[in-house]
Amino acid sequence: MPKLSAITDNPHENRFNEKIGVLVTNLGSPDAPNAPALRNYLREFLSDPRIVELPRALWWLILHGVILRVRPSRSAKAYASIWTEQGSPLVQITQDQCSKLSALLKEQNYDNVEVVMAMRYGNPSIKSGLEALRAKGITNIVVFPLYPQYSSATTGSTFDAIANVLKTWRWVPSLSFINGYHKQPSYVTALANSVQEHIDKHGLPEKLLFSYHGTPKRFLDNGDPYHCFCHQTTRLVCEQLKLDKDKVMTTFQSRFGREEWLQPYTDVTLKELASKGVKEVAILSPAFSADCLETLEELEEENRDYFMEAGGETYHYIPALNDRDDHLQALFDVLKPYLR
Ligand SMILES: C=CC1=C(C)c2cc3[nH]c(cc4nc(cc5[nH]c(cc1n2)c(C)c5CCC(=O)O)C(CCC(=O)O)=C4C)c(C)c3C=C
Ligand SMILES: [Fe+2]
Ligand SMILES: [Fe+2]
Repeated sequence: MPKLSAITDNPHENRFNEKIGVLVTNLGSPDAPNAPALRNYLREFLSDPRIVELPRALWWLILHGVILRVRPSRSAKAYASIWTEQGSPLVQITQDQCSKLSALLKEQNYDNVEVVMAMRYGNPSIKSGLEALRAKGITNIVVFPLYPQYSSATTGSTFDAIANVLKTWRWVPSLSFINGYHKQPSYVTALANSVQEHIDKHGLPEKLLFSYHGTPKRFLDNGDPYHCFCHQTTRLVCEQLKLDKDKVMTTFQSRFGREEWLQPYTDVTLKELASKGVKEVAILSPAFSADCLETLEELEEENRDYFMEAGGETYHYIPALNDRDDHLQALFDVLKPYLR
């Protein structure tokens, strides 16, 4: 039994209220784009058994003996190329989403709802987010991870982090957990709108790629629904836009390590398309509710170079839904049933 945290600051009658707390979460970023910050962040991230499922002792040796010696400085360079005055794009955009969601809730007369942001890894932590809600006397919490397509590595891991904090609380709150929303019609519409706006501006590309963050293929083989939910997302958007199947591909990016990941790989596909004479692609990444390292650096920069160097001529990245109004409407629609 973990040691239960004590609260002694004020009397119980003042701390109990009717409010609902929404803890909006995303993956998280390092505190700064430098090697020491990356070492801390990657240590936390890559020690998560939902992310790397190897036997713990073996993985500890690889992680501490090799990866945390080599990767932090490499990743720091990549983060430095996307860092802004406000810090990490992912954290800043998630904060903007929270502010807009909070305003939307007030506009719709949900005066009893408080929105707080937390990150699965790094800061602000899940622990600090839950404690902020507890400090407001909230005993009814909705956890809302901004991962549209469920995966054990992301949504499942967020659940673990919540449970790890709450198991140290004496007074455990009422809890709802939103485990995905890829079929939410207004989410599909927001994605379709973002693609349609691109088509209105630049015309229909020769190929439209839906590139999702990958996972080891083993996850799929062991029953993780993520791969299927990604394909379903592509299909729903294409049905809404009446896009010809031949125009569209679903691919997977951001491989890590040596084992096979979900295929087809985005980088390999882009090189193959260019070598087969495809000159123009547009690419979107619906698994990311906010632009982040994996879109701004990997898709906007690295994969663009692969395509162009292999003979491609036009490469467009369609931004994540970020704080678009239709995206906020979709998030509100997902949340609404939990606010009764
Ligand atoms: C090691 C295995 C990894 C798995 C499995 C994985 C799954 C996964 N990740 C996201 C979303 C994001 N990942 C991001 C960065 C990132 N991902 C991994 C590794 C795995 N991800 C690493 C090591 C990193 C850090 C960067 C690096 O060193 O390359 C990010 C970006 C965060 C940011 O700060 O911008 C996101 C978002 C999903 C959706 C997913 C499985 C479905
Ligand atoms: Fe990742
Ligand atoms: Fe990456």
